[in-house]
Amino acid sequence: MSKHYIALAGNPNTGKSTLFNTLTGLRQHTGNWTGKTVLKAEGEYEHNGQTYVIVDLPGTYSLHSNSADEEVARDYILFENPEVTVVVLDATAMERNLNLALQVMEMTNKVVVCVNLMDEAQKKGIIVDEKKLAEVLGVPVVKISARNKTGLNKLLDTVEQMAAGNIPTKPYQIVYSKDIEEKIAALEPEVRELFGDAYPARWVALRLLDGDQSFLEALQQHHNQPKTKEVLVNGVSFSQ
Ligand SMILES: Nc1nc2c(ncn2[C@@H]2O[C@H](COP(=O)(O)OP(=O)(O)OP(=O)(O)O)[C@@H](O)[C@H]2O)c(=O)[nH]1
Ligand SMILES: [Mg+2]
Repeated sequence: MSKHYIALAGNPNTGKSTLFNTLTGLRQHTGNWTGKTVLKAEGEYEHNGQTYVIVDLPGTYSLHSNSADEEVARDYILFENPEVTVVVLDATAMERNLNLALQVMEMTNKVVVCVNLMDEAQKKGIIVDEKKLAEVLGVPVVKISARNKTGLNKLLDTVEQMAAGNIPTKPYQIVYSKDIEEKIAALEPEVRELFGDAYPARWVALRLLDGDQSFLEALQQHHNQPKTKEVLVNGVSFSQ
């Protein structure tokens, strides 16, 4: 039976590794990401008779090119295309944490938002309305406490259903200023023509507008098919 590939993303200190360790136990191994001195933890768990390979991505505040950690997390979501990306949030710092969730939701529609540290939130009198949040975000939201092992079954059921393609999502998309939206609208078709559906066109267009050179290099490297035709997008050449 084939395995399912799942990624754990989130800000630092949101309990990703606690969740990862709880799910995988001893079925995990660590090493470095290729070409980086960033720790890679990968493991497996079973749920309802299926095997899931889960990757504990480095904790980051964004997915641009500010650090090796961010590049690793970004490249995994973009190039390895996991069947589900679980974004782990700290229930006691939702506003800050949602920022990364929105960034992931610009890159993929296969997102489950996992609100962790619910035990801590309860102590502080913080209430998280997961139904409302799921409605607004357009992706499933599951509340857990990784430390107390509550909500895990619901999380794994949701991951299972999403991997099976049974949960249609409509991730909330940030709308930028008119200026930027016009530029995105001009670039997006070119990106789509060049890459098809291989990468999220709107997100790539945004990176091109950012002038994110490090990302463009990663994209060029990843997209290393035999060069038959050179195409210029925003001054950067790609083979087609
Ligand atoms: N109260 C409470 N604490 C938790 C929970 N989950 C994790 N923690 C604690 O939060 C701290 C950070 O947990 P980690 O699992 O290391 O967080 P992380 O997201 O892997 O952090 P980075 O690897 O730095 O990104 C640890 O002290 C955990 O014990 C939870 O559900 N409730
Ligand atoms: Mg960790």
